[in-house]
Amino acid sequence: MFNSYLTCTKFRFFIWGFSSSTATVALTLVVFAVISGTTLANVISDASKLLIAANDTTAHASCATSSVGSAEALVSNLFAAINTAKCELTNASQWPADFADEALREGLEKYDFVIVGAGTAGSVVASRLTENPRIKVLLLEAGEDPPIESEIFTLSSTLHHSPYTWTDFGEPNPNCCQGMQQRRCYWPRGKMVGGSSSMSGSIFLLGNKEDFDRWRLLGCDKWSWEEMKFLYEKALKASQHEVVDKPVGTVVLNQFDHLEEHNELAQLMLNASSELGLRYISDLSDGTIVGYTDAIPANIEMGRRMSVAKTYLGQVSRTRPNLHVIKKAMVTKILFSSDNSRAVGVEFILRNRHRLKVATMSEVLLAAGAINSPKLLLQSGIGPSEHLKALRINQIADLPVGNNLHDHGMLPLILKFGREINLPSSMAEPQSVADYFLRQTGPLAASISIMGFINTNASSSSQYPDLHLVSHTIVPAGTADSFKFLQLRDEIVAGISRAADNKSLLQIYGSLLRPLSRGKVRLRSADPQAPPLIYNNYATESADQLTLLRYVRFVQRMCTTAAFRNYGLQLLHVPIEECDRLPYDSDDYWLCYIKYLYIGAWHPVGTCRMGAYTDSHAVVDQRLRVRGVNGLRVVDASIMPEITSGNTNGPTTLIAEKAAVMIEDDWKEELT
Ligand SMILES: Cc1cc2nc3c(=O)[nH]c(=O)nc-3n(C[C@H](O)[C@H](O)[C@H](O)COP(=O)(O)OP(=O)(O)OC[C@H]3O[C@@H](n4cnc5c(N)ncnc54)[C@H](O)[C@@H]3O)c2cc1C
Repeated sequence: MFNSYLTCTKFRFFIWGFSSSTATVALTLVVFAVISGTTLANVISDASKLLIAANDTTAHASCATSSVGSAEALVSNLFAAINTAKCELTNASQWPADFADEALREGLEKYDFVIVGAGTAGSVVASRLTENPRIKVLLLEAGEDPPIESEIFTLSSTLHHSPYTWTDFGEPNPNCCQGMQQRRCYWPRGKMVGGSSSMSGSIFLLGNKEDFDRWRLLGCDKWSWEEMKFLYEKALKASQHEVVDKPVGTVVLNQFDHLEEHNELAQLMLNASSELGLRYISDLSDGTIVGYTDAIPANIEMGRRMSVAKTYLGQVSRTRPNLHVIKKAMVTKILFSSDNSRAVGVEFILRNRHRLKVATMSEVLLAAGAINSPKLLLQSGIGPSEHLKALRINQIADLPVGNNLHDHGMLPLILKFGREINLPSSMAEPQSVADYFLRQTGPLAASISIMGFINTNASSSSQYPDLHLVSHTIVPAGTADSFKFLQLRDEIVAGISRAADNKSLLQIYGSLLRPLSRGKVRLRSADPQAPPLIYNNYATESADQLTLLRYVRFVQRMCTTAAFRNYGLQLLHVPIEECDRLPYDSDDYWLCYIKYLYIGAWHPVGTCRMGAYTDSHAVVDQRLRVRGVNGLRVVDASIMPEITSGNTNGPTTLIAEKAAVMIEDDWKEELT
């Protein structure tokens, strides 16, 4: 999920069909503004100025009447410097070389391990396994290297609905996403090296100590908090003690740069939360988090994304002859031995044209993410027998693949300002662009990220929060139309605009940290190219609805603090016809609101659930081996039995770290 400026306001940046049309350019600039929490009005005006200049052919004619050359040279140098810096950002050498041409020319040898998906998990596992030069790995990725908008992380929202995204929509469900276009939830994931972490908000959290205690109670006793913390420290340590002759994968963590202008909003939120008795969190990695903070660790360096794909994989792959990476390689099937007992390789389509097979001597490792890993298992005959039978897919194993789909989800609440607040300068200003490319500073390199972890259950003083408050971004007066980026239906956006009454708005999103509602992933058809069926059940369990109700009441309590009253902040009544038949502010009203506006947080997990041998809901065992077959593991976010308390990229990185250790351990004798 995007957070704050970027991460949490994600739903506002959808750019459908990012084209070069005038309207789209203007829209894009508006999106930049929303991402950064900057002044939409300023950006719209910047956008119109730029567009007028671009369309005005006389602009060039009215250039300086004469020059002896030095001024022209300076301007040309500036353009050249910016252009060089831009190219440097997308320098191919930061990503693995593509082995595809060689594979087509000479065919593929056998590998010890074939990994499907070069997202977060695939990058980490490939990197760790190939630290041992005797282990030969092939990494297959459906996408290509990330484009420049992924590098400039404040622009990554513009990757939505592009070829770099798997753009899937959930099946209609009358109980959720009713306020969205076509009444369907949106399920994007990254389709490029780095996977979803190449388009994410870059927030890197560990989760709560109790998350892993719960995993233990579910029979996963090898997955304790202590173990996760150990892996986390191992990952960080690598960066602090770089070994020059043997580079190691590592997690780069920095806080987002804040602009001076961000401080007023940060202070407002921190003051209000403090009035409600919430402490300031200075260390989000200590495993017990209740409170509010603007100190958020992210995979960022100097305004650039430093995904684990870049640091673990990109930085080492070109020095490792035992690691081959093939891009634009869409894996369509896992291949099994003649008695169906062992995975022996995979089939894939290269560059949409060439159908290839590759064999593995040890294992196939699935790291295609929580939607595509179960999809691939189902396509290959591992899944619920009735579903496979209906699609006439030869069954290899009857397992609950695709069940247990869950996500944090997000409920936007909109508040109206009684008076104006400071807004950061625009990303679209030429000065901002120059600052970013020449010095990696300014609005394009900075972002405000504020988050709160609260325990909405008043009867409990536990440090185990049940709600994550994210986003906290301002929608300046007159720009409520930008809520279209939430993919809300037109009449709802128009209603927000009317209710805003030309005042600036503050939006806050609440995410369930421990949702109980579960959906599932299934196949639409036996054709591997067909998009999956995603049955989302956001907040259909009444316990989830009650937590969200308590979140609404919490934000209402925030409105009573001196900090909020000072800005005249009040909840906006969003007109929704069905809900407005109920008394406003009653519990029933808010339950109706939840049905319309509780939407995805893009943190899918759980679809290849890990569990004990006795757990009939488990797809993989504690060593991540798919039950009932040999030579096959799932090593990504799908294995989480329950989602962790916070953004999921950090835990997925650590799952992959642990997977690599277990795989090496299991093959120690054969591979030494
Ligand atoms: C827009 C967005 C914002 C997010 N923001 C944050 C955030 O700020 N912080 C955070 O912690 N988490 C965030 N997340 C979630 C986080 O990115 C994921 O939890 C994490 O990336 C999951 O890692 P993974 O390896 O399981 O899957 P992914 O990273 O999605 O990787 C899967 C990879 O497999 C490839 N693949 C899929 N199918 C095939 C196939 N058949 N053949 C070959 N390759 C295939 C995909 O192209 C992709 O590269 C965000 C997610 C999204 C979508």
